[in-house]
This record gives sequence, C-alpha cells and structure tokens, in this order.
Amino acid sequence: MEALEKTILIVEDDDGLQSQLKWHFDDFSTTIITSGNLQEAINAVRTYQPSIVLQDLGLPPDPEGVSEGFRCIKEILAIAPKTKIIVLTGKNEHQNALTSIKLGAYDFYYKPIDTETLDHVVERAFRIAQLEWENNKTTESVQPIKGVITGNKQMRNVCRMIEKIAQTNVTATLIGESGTGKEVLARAIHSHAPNKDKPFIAINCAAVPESLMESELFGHEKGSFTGATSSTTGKVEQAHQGTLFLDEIGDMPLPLQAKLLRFLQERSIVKIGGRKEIKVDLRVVCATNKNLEEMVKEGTFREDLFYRICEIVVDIPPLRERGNDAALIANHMLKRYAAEMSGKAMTFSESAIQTIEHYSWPGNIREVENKVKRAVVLAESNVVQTEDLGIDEPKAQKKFSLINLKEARKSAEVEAILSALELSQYNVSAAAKMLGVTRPTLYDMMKKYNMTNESNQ
Ligand SMILES: Nc1ncnc2c1ncn2[C@@H]1O[C@H](COP(=O)(O)OP(=O)(O)OP(=O)(O)O)[C@@H](O)[C@H]1O
Repeated sequence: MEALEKTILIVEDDDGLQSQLKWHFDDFSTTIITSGNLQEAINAVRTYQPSIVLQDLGLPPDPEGVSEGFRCIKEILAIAPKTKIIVLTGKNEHQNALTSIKLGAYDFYYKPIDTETLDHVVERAFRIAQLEWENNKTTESVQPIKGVITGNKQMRNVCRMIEKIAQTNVTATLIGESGTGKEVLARAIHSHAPNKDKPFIAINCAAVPESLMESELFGHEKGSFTGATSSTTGKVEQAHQGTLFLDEIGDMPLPLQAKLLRFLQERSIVKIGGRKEIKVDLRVVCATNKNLEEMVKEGTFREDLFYRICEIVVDIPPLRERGNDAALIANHMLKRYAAEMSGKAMTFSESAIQTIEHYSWPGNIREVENKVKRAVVLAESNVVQTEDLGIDEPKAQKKFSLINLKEARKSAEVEAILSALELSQYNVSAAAKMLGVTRPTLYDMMKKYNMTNESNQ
C-alpha cells in the first residue's frame, strides 16, 4: 500500500520542549519541522503540508494565555483543513482543551509529556490521516468506475471486465453475495455502453409474485385476464435498445424460465393475450447470490437457460476478501453521510477503524452503509467510536487475541466453515464445494470443532 509521507510540525515556543519533542520523533521515516510562533507555523504548513501538528496553546505574544494558540488552530485549519492538530496543554486547563477540539483540533494531550502515551496519540492520528489520504487520492484511483470504491486488485479486474462487457452485446451474469454491489455494476455496464442514453430497466425476480411475473416481463393485452383493464408494456419491451437487468435471476419461477429462454433465443416477445410478435433488441444483465450450477443439478434452474445467461460470468468477491476496502469504503461513506445528515466533518476513532478492518461484514457493502449511517446519527462528537457502529466488538477483535499459529488456523477454519454453511443455507454438500473439500472431510472438520449443522437440529 502506498503510504502518506510522515511529517510532523511542532509549534512550541519553549526551546527545551521543542528540542525534546523533535529529538523524540526524529527518525528515518518522519520529517520534523519546528516553529516557535503562529507566523512560522503558517509558513511551515504552506511549505511542508504536515499531516500532524503538535501545538502548544501558549504562543507569543500571549505565552501565558491561549488567544494566539486558538488563532493558530483556526488559521492552520483554514489553509489545510485535514491537518490533525494535537494540542499540548496543562492538566488544569481542561476547558481550553475542549475549546481547541471545538475549533477543529483533532486531539489534546496533557503536559508534562509522557512520550509513550504521546506516541500512541500521534500514531493514531497518522493512521486516520493515512486513511483519509488514501480516500482522497484521485477519484479515479479509488473509484475505477463511478459508485465503486475499491483499492482491491480483484475488484479492479472486475471493473475492467465490466467496461469490456459494456462494449459488447453478450449476456452477462454477475454472481456475488448480497450487498456486494451487483446492481451498481449492472448499472455500470449500461452507463459505459454506447447505448447509455437508452433505458436501463431493472426487475427483481424475487420481489414480483409468480402470478404477476409474466405480465411484468412481457406485458399483457386488455381483457387477457381478470383485472386486465388496459393493455400494458412489459419490462422487456420497455428496455428496447437499452439494458434489461434481471436481478435475483435464481428466484425466477421454473415456468417463467422457459419463456425467458424463448425470448433470449428469439429476441422477440408476445404479450399475454396477444398474438403479435414484438421484436426487441437489448442487452441482458443478470445477477444472483445463488449457486446456479447447484440449482441446475437440483433441477430448480434450467440448464439451457443457465448457459444462455452465463455467456460471461463475473464473480464479485465479498467485502471480507477485498483487503483494506471496508475501511476505505467506510471512510468514504462517513464523509458523505456526515455532510448530508449532520452537516459536519466526522472521522473514525482508531479503535473504530480497527473494528471495521477486522469485522467480517456478512452483509457486505450494504451493511457498511447501514452501520456508518447509524454511527453518524448516534456519535456524540465528530469522532465515531466503535460502539456507535453497533458491531459485535469481541467477534471483530477476535484476531488480535490469538496466541499462536495453531490457534489462528483453527479460528480461520471455524470461521470459513461457519460462513460457508450460512451462505449455503446449511447445505453441507454445497458448503463443502464452496470450501473446496469433500463432504466427508467437511463432516470430519465439523466434528473436530464440535460444530453442528443448524439445519439438522
Ligand atoms: N464498491 C462500492 N463502493 C461504494 N458503495 C458501494 C460499492 N458497492 C456497492 N455499494 C453500495 O452498496 C449498496 C448495495 O449495493 P447493490 O445494491 O449494488 O448490491 P447487490 O449485490 O445488488 O445487493 P443485493 O444482492 O442485496 O441486491 C448500494 O447502496 C451501493 O451503492
């Protein structure tokens, strides 16, 4: 991962303290700049753009007061709003510390200095600055396509595939867990296509009752069934010359699958109660979180339809397999929702970021979205704490408490088995397949770890 340059500006008029701090933080990886008053500090911010400022409140010409210190905070943030200012103040000056935070300082630290504690405070500020920086690198680098934030190689490849698919007329199927961004990617195929000005029509096959599905897809003529008081145009015809997105295709009822196949082969439809063949020219994109191959084997999904819709399959990785993406996306969303919902800038505390990084996000990006929205509403200050996220922290932090490799392996295996069972709705054969082991091996492992299959209980 690319790293933010570590630069600390020390604003301190006491030469002794200034040297002590400089000496302490000076190492190969950190650049230290010092200044003894406001003007020097502003010049240094303009020249070096430090990510961290360690600032005394008592600055000349008011070394015994705080007026110049407060002015310094305001002026630094006016020219470099992302700077993390850590205010150094006396223990009995709590009110001044709070005022500094109100003015936008990132944190405060009581003198006399205990370098070990100060190290933690500075390290935490650097981590937040690093995440914000990653988030703010050119929009293109974190958003390979609009609406898709990622720093993950596999996801970048997915985005490249999407752009290529957009230039063709093949029928693509996007496969991924719920909330991984299938609809965003389906829309991206359309918006990158030459016919992007034509309609994008989506239908959620799981949300439409079976009895209405045919009419919803192909339309009907007036009087063709009870209640058909006027003729309607179905989604397929509405999408003419554009893109039809069949979401949750795995939930398409079997009788309708045959009709859908016919339309995909013939590229024409007949409305319910109608006789006329209507020619349609469109791109079809499907999405599912189901294992269609398994459904074909079970006889719940037609094999011929499977091959027809899977001319290209795009596997979308779950968030837990996308490296640092959870924190990247959470930061991006925090910025957006804080601005929209509370009108103020907000950041995550160090422990909140750790929780986000170590949580498994079973609901993927939709869950990140919900947790961040919740945090914006519940946070008591502009720093979001772990508890504001509503994540089960012990589970999220579990990886930290592992003591050795054997335990780590066991924990990873248990986690993988549990999620495979959950994803396959406790179908052991499907779970074994997902995990790349045989069914008896999976049973053995479940026995070894005292795990029971919920569906058998
Ligand atoms: N990479 C991403 N970056 C930022 N936001 C994303 C990303 N992927 C998805 N989202 C957002 O997450 C939410 C869920 O995405 P979407 O509806 O596309 O997922 P889905 O896989 O279609 O879900 P489902 O299977 O439940 O229909 C949306 O609000 C979407 O904007």
